[in-house]
Amino acid sequence: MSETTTVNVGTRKSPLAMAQAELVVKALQKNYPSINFEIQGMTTTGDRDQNTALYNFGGKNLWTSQLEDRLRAKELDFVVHCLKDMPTALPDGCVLGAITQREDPRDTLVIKPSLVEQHGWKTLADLPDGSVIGTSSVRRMAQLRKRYPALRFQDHRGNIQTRLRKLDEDPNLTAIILAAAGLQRMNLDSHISQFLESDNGGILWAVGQGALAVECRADDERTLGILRTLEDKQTTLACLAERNVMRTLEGGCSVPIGVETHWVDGKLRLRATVVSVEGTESVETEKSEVISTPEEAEEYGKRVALELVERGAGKILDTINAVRQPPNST
Ligand SMILES: NCc1[nH]cc(CCC(=O)O)c1CC(=O)O
Repeated sequence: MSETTTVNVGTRKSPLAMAQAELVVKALQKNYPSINFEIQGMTTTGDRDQNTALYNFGGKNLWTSQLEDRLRAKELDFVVHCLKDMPTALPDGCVLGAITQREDPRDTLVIKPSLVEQHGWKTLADLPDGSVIGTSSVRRMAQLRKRYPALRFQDHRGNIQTRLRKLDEDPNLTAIILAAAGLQRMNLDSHISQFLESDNGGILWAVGQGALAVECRADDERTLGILRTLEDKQTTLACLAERNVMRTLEGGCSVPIGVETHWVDGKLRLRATVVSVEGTESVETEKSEVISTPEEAEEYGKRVALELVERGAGKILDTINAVRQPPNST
């Protein structure tokens, strides 16, 4: 019998996803030098379908469900995802085996290089009225519309490299919004013009943004044991709280919920906002509490969400959900 065990690692096939899987494998390889980790990249529906509106897919998660099918079929032992792309409810038999240490969770503004050169623009505030921002995220659009009603928006898809190329080539575009984490993991952070946050005229980030999640079968004790060595406690507690804000509001990845979490003096500060698609209505809240366990983190997220509801988030979300088409209805 062979001494080496092979562990099959699944991920999407985009350059970012492959780089992320390699980061996770590299960390595990240190702890488990005799295991042979084999990365298998897979093109998912989300990668293939760049045209259908992202929210028109109903129950099935575009980026994760095909990988989860292969996980449950035991063709894969674990799957590396961006936590941000994972639904708050995992399929039966699948669990989060670990959430690793978070990269910078903020969104960033990337201004077209030729415009930076020409005008010296660096921030959202520098952009003239009518500037066109490329993004397909309703969360980013809604928050930006609220703060900068004179900006305009254009649908913008593709992997990071494609998006940067389209920014260069499309004469209509002034700038795009990308997560800092993806750019940093690909060594493309030199493109960043401004890191966005609620305190600098920017926006709040997406639930789970910047963190990697490793998913495995709930009954696979061996893999769970291996993955436990990857876990970052502060990231995990912050992300569990963020995810329960989302879960309680029953928003998928396509609703305009923004969050920010920071550990300040031993407490977890959680800011959250819900903004209408047009940016005309919004509610927000902020709390700061000592959080020590996953249960406390989830309960905390739930309370923050209920406070948003008390302030009117339910009405904003109902309006958004009412105009959505069910899948395959057209
Ligand atoms: N939906 C695409 C996606 N999913 C996760 C990231 C960024 C990396 C991360 O959050 O870990 C991105 C790209 C982006 O939003 O710019």
